[in-house]
Order: sequence, then structure tokens, then C-alpha cells
Amino acid sequence: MDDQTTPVRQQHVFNVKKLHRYLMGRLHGVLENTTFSVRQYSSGQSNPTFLIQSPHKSFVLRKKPHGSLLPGAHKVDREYVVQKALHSIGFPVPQPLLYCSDTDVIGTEFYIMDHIQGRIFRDPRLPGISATERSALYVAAVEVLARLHSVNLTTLGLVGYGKGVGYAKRQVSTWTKQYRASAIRSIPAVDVLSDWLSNNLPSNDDQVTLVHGDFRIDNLIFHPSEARVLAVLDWELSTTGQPLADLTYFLMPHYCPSHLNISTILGGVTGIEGIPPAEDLISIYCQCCGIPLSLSHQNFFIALAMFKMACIAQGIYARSLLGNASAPNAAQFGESVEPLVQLALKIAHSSSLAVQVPDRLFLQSAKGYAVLQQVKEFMKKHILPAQKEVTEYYVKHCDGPERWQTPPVLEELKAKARAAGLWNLFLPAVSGLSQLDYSYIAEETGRCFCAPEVFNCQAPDSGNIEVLHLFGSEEQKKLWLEPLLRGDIRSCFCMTEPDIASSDATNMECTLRKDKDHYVINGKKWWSSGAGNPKCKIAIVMCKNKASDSISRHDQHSMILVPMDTPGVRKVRPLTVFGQDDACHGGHFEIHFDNVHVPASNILLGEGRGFEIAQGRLGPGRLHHCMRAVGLAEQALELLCQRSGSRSTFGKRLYQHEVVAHWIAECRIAIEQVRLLALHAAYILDTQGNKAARKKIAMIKVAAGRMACKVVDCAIQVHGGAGVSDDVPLAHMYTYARTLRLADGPDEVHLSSIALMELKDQLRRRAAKL
Ligand SMILES: Cc1cc2nc3c(=O)[nH]c(=O)nc-3n(C[C@H](O)[C@H](O)[C@H](O)COP(=O)(O)OP(=O)(O)OC[C@H]3O[C@@H](n4cnc5c(N)ncnc54)[C@H](O)[C@@H]3O)c2cc1C
Repeated sequence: MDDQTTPVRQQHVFNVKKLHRYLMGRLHGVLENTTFSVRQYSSGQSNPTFLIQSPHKSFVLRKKPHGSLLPGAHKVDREYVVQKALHSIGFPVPQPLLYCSDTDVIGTEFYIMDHIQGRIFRDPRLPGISATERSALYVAAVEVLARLHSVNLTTLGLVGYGKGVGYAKRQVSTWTKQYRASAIRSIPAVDVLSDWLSNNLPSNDDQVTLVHGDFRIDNLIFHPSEARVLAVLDWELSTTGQPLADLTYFLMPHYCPSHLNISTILGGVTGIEGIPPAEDLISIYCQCCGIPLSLSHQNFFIALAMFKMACIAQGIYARSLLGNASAPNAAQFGESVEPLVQLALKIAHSSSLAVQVPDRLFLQSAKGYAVLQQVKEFMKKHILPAQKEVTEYYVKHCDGPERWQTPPVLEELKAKARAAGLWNLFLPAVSGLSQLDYSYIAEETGRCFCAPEVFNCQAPDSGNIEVLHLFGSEEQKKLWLEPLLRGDIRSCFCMTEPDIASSDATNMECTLRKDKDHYVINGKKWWSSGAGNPKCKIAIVMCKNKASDSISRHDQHSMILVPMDTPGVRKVRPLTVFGQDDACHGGHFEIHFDNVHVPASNILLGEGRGFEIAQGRLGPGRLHHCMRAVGLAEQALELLCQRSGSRSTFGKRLYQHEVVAHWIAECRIAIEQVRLLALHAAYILDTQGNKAARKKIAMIKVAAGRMACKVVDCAIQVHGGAGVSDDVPLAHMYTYARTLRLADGPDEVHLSSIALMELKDQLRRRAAKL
């Protein structure tokens, strides 16, 4: 912040000694005989602001400008009052320490506040910042704005702080007057815009919250290294009124085409990598405020924001001519007035420039949004470019033992992802993300077969981690959960058996027998995914330990932890999926357990509680699979569309044949349906828990596999022979999509349980009516 100060400018010089004397005894940290330096902040166009440094503490002084001022402007006493109120509830503002109305001290009123160390970004395009961080900074800014608009005026004693209702109307009138008072030359467009605004006042002008009035990215101090707002500055224009005015004012740079020469004050941000589009920021804002997703009268508020900015620019320009503007580049503002007003008029009359808030029923949290942007960025920058090298690794080692290992390039990416905090995102307790938040991320990772592993979110480890997190003892967590979360080891889940129909899990025959302080396991499992990876050190094994007619079939099984190096555990063979051993996912192994002894403490939750655990494990895990299938289908549809536009048969592009056009349409419909269903399931998981979400989860399990198969199949068909070759990823994608209809239970089993739940629901409804 110090490099943003200069020596005090000539026209703002005041008596520093007098100030020092005044502050002594009034301000903790200001002492006699100490050095006391004053520098001026070079930015900020209104109330001159100074950095005061004494040996032990730094402060910030804000004062009225001197000279003749526009009526009602530069009220530093109000700034002091609002900051004091906001600081009292922990809202990020610098703590106001002292207000002085005695103009004898430095010539004008002033107040002193804490000096906050942090980052201030003068340019809304955030040059020199990574795209990921840009996104997070913008999200943090909008979150803090939503928080401001949610404060309770009564609790803060700020009900009378402004005039409230009719803010938009007052703004038009105030800024028109301010403009006229500072107009040096006539700009007819300003009057046209002022008239348009007066004649198109919004019907929702009766909504009232605290408003900042000048909420821009450069009025925020961010944490030195985190995307967190430490302080909102410059409360000069704060009042009470319609909050959307603040939001659209903040979003102004989004509507400013970069070719327009008004970058001095706005800086067009559209198209800058990482900066979220206006509609996303609006969504986040609405969600944080808990209000419906709509920005009514958007044209009006955007035009008003630009009008206001133009009038402020005119005021600064006028003051610069009078010699009392606080910034050295004030004269440049004069040049921005007309282009800004013209742009505002264009927006006022245009519907095409208006914001289209996405019709998203299920919105992520602001944190979820920021993490998703990070994941997207990471995928684009690191994972997608590495895909070729990963594939080459598996081709090169297709017959050798190395194929079971994670390719070195993936290990490097995992380290990077972990360092970036993009790790274990699927586990709410660790990531702080909801299932809904993570669903969008899972969709993104579904676009690349190796992406889940890079983020340590791959099956079956994610499901096993969930089991240990939910049901593991402290010792089990220490031994197995912690290394799994670190990514030091991998795991497998052994439920399905070769000799019985495992769709009905109560058929499981692998036995578990207690022998003093040990359990002994005997049986065969197969389709144990991931067991081929040399890092796979632990298996969760489903066994039968209570064979008795008097015990319910769902209480006879248990889950137990079996270290893979326990004597008697034998990996018999890797199975193949459509002829491939799927080494990139650690394969799917047949494993035999011959008199395997493990300590009794390895039992999970307790004897006979295997199905209880299975329910806990499969809910979120299935949801993640389904959202990954949505991502995979999106990618397949992309390929389908590209191909159908680049090949012609019988004198037409492929997409011009109606049958192909209909496939495209049907694929889009199917993807959207499944995404919405899955997000709804995620929402229910978050809000009502696993049990309540069971039916929805079963529904998406069926719908997602079918949809992914259908979309990939259409894409294969459109690709002709190439579709089933390894030249395009579709064959591999189909393999994955097809297994989804079997893994974690075949469709038919889920359909039966959906029907059963539906019948029960209907009965309940009927009973409630009677
Ligand atoms: C790629 C892949 C990975 C897997 N990973 C794992 C893993 O990590 N761990 C693990 O334990 N298992 C895993 N599995 C196994 C999977 O969960 C089972 O294959 C699945 O549950 C079906 O059991 P099954 O193969 O014994 O089929 P069966 O039980 O023999 O069923 C065969 C068919 O019978 C039909 N059927 C079954 N029940 C009904 C019904 N009620 N009504 C009508 N028809 C019915 C269905 O069409 C079903 O496909 C994986 C499977 C695949 C393909």
C-alpha cells in the first residue's frame, strides 16, 4: 500500500505539527517526540486520503477537500458513522478511530482509521494475476457486496442513515444536478440519458438496504495472499436504497467494450481469462443474498451506473480545473464522459446487451464456484495437455508390469493439484464443499479419464474414504484414512463374487469367522477395481458372518479392512472390460482370500452392519459417477457436433441430414435431463441426507448410464469407422459408459428399488389423504 503514496500534493498540504499535537493523547500510538510522517494516496478522486506513519503504528486520515465543493458531497462524518457501525458487526472495513470536526486542526473536517495491509487492485482487469485467482477475487468481491446488502439496518442503528425508498429516482436527480454544477461544456447526450432514466424509473425502487454507492474492485483491500476481502473502502457515497445499483455499478467494466477509450475509469474486463462473466457473478450475488435469480430492470441500472460514473468523471475533471482534485490524472476523466454516456444510451435502448441470468435451478456456493473455476483452469493448463503423454505411457507398457503404476506425469500433476488445494474435493468435511458444489466439479473431471485421480477423487478410493470417514474408528482412520487422504496409498472395494449373483448383495458368501482376537476370512471376490495399482494397500471386504434363519438377510454381513499384504490374500487375475484390462484405473481383479487372519479391530462399525455401511458409501459415490458421466457425454456430444459439421455425404454436411440433427437434439435433451436430476439428488443429499436421497440417487444411476451410452453411441455412429478406433476417444468412452449400467448394481436392481420406493410413497400419500 505504501507504494501507492506520494509526498503530499501542494494543494493538499496541511499543518502536520498541529495534527500531531491534536492526535497526541487522543489516538493510541501517537506520542510526543516521535517522528510522524504524512504521505498522500495517489489514487482516489474525492476525499484526499493520507498515510500517517508513527514509529509504532500507521493510520489513514481522510479529509474533505478544501475550496468550494458541490453541495452534499464529501461528508466525511457520514463515512465515519457507517464504518463504525459496520466494524461493530465484523464487516470488513478499516476500524474508524477518531473523527474531528474542528476545522482549525488541518483546515477541514477529517477522520482517522486503521491502516490495513493488503492488496489493492487499481485495474479491474487484474493484470499479473493468474486466471484462477482473478476468478476467486471477483467472487470474494461479490460475496462481500451481498453481505453488505444483507446487514440489518435497524440493528446497526442506520435506518435514518439515508432516505431509503426512491434511491434510483434520487440518484438520477442528484447526479443530473451534480453534472450540471460541474458542466464546463455542453454534452447533449448527458441530457438525453438523464431524461431517459427519469422516464424509465424501475418499479422496484422501494427495496432498501445499505448501499455503498461506489463499490468497485479498487475500493477493496484484499488479503496479501488469499482471495479474501479485508476491507471495503471509500464510503463517501454510502446511503440506504436499492442495492441493485451497487451490483450493476460493480459490474460496469463487464459492459465496457475494450475498444472504447474509457479504460482510465472502467477498464473493460469482458474476455479477460478468469474473470467470471456478469451472469455468474449475478447468480452468486443472488444466492448469497438468498434472493431469486433475477436482475429486473437491468438496462436501467447499468445505464444509471454509467451515468453516475460519467457525472463523477465530470466532477473530477471540473475540480482538476479548479486545482483541488485529489489525483494527478484527474484531467483525463473529462475525456471519458461522452463515450460513457453514449455507451449507457446504447445499453438503455438495447435488449441484446442486457444480462441474461442463467436459468440455473441448483446454484453452487460462491466457494464452490471459485473452486470449479480453479479446477477448469487446472484441467486446461495441466491435465488436458498431459493426456497424450499418459496415453502413450499405457500404450508403451501395455504388456509390462509398469502399466499398473501411475504414470510419472500423473504423479507430478497430483503433487501440483495438492499444492493448489485441489485435493479430496469430493469429501465435504475436508473440502468444505457441498455435494452440489462438488457435482459441478465431478462433471468437469468427467471430461478426461485421468482427471479424478489427479485431484484424489477417483473411485473406488473416494467411496472407501467416505466409509472410513463416516464409520472408521480412530485407529482405523489413522492407519488408513489419513494416508488415503494424502494420496500415499490406494484401496479397493471387494463385494462382488464370481460364484453368486452379486446383484443381490445378500447372496455374498465370503465368510468371516471370529477366532479370539482375530477374524478369519475365506472366499473369492472379483471386479475389485483398483487392486492392480502397486499403491493399493487396503481392501474393504464384504463378508457373511451370521448365517442364521433367525437373522434378517440384511443383518448377516459385515465389512472388514484387509491389508493387501496379509498372508492368504491372492490377486488371481485381472479381468478385462471389452478386451482391455483397464490398467489406467488400476484394473479389476479377481482376489481370493484363503484363511486370511486380520485383527478383530479391523471390523468396520461392528458385526452384521455391512449393509448399513454400503448405503452410506454408495449414495455420494454414485452421484459423482453420474456427474462424471454427464461430463463425458458433453464431450462426446462436442465431438459428434464437430464431426457432423466437418464431413459431407450425399451432398450435405452430416448435421444437415435430419436423422443426425435429431440425434444432436436428443443427446442435448438427455444430457440436460440427467444433469438436472443429478443436481436435484445432490441438493437432497445436502439438505436432507443420504436416506432421503436414495430414490433420486437410484434414478440417476439408471438414467446417467443409459444417457451416456446413448450419447456416445450416437457420436460413434457419426464418426463412422473412426468411432470404434483408438483415433478418437469414443470407444474408450463407450466402455466406461457401458460399465456404468452394471457397476454398483445393474439397472434392473435400481429400477426395482425405485418402483418399491415409489409404491411406498404412493401408499404414504394415500394414507395421509384418508
Ligand atoms: C467395470 C466394473 C467395475 C466394477 N467394480 C467393482 C468393485 O470395485 N467392487 C465390487 O465389489 N464390484 C465391482 N463391480 C461389480 C458390479 O458391481 C457387479 O458386476 C454388479 O453388481 C452385478 O453383479 P453380477 O456381475 O454378479 O451380476 P448378476 O448378479 O449375475 O446379474 C446379472 C444380470 O441379471 C439381471 N438381474 C439381476 N437382478 C435382477 C432383478 N432384480 N431383476 C431383473 N434382472 C436382474 C441384470 O441384468 C444383471 O446385469 C464392477 C463391475 C464392473 C463391470
